Amino acid sequence: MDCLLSENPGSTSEDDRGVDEADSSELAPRSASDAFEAGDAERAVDDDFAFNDLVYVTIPSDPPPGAKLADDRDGWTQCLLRHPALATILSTPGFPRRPHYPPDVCFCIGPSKHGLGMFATRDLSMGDHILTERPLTVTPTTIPMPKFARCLEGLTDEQRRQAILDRWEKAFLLPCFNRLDSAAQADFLDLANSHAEDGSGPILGVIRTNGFEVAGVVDPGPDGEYAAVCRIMCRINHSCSPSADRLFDIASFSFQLRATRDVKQGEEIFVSYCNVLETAADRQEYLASYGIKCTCNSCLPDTTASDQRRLDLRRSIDAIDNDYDTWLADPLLADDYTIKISLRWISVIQQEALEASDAYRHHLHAIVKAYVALGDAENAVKYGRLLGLWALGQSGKEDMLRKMENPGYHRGRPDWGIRVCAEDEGLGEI
Ligand SMILES: C[S@@+](CC[C@H](N)C(=O)[O-])C[C@H]1O[C@@H](n2cnc3c(N)ncnc32)[C@H](O)[C@@H]1O
Repeated sequence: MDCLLSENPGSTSEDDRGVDEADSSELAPRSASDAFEAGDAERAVDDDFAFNDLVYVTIPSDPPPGAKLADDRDGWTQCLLRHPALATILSTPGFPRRPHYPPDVCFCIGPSKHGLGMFATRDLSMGDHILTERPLTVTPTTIPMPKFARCLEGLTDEQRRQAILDRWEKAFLLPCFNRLDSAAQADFLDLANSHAEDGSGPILGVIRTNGFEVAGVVDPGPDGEYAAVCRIMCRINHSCSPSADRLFDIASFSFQLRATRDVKQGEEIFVSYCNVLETAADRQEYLASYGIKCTCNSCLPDTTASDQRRLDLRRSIDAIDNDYDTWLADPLLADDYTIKISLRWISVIQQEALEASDAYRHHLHAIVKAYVALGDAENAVKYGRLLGLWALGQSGKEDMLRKMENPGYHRGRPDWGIRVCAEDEGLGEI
């Protein structure tokens, strides 16, 4: 999914620089399993915690004694966090806010081509709010244990990898998992696990299969990201032409799922676990680490045409500003010069079902900007509305949509009518 757990031995050895030799010789194991059995290893856990500044915390707050997660609509999340991420959460304006829920239940979870999946139970429109959910757990995506890494000198790469995975599972993830009540633990372990055979423990396996990025909750440095596991949202399968997107709101500590294009009743709802504008081969390479061999339309051979469209789409974004400036500077170019270019790209986006991608936003914006320059409020509102719905799907906020639906907003922009003015001065008739 969005985030991939990596043991990151590079960063552990780099972090080791501050560890004195006595630590490493005391803790040096004779085999991988020794690392867990030796009493010294227990002390290393404390050292690791101190060094890495990791804390177990329930967000937004500890539930009352005996409270069951399943009985509470808002729920709470068991987190393993470093202090910078925790500080970000606690200082977010509005935190802790109640999650904002959709008006109705418009999906069900059921059998799909890829195990379980999510299906629309009514027609959905772009921007529709499908689900809000607080995660069961939030944990770091990389394994930070510099002192422990010192214990592993002399082991083979495979032994070292296995020792690190075991240690992360038992000493770090298990205490977080144990803070869930028994029904929530069962729900967690019931999620898909495509890492059951690769040495990951059961908790790590579920996180690696299901964990997705918690936008905005991050520590400084390259390995500062976190992975969230949700009971329902993790049932959504991947497509390279997705129909929904997740967004994370720190203040309510919840994910929202929104439709990124229209979806028919009964259709499966997909999100993308990878960058959809990459080529099929690059996407497949990325998805392989999640045990996925994608068979969506754009991944089925021959992928040449789809790859080329996606590559051209990426490039088209870079050309937008230049095309606009050229058009403004050249009154001989047709009024709809940039509009036609972006409409062509939008038909490519629709052909590839990439409405969730950034390319859609860029081209909708280019069209609105051109209509504003032409002083055409009706069309600025028409395409602005789509742009507002796109933003709603990505942010859960309606402010952009409200602005774009208001002709007065477009008329009040400094670039309103600037292309018309050029024509009024006679330049358009040259
Ligand atoms: C987050 S889970 C999605 C829900 C899962 N299908 C279930 O039954 O719980 C991710 C797993 O679903 C499967 N999966 C998701 N999307 C897929 C796809 N496009 N093609 C093949 N398998 C997919 C893979 O087994 C993957 O490891």
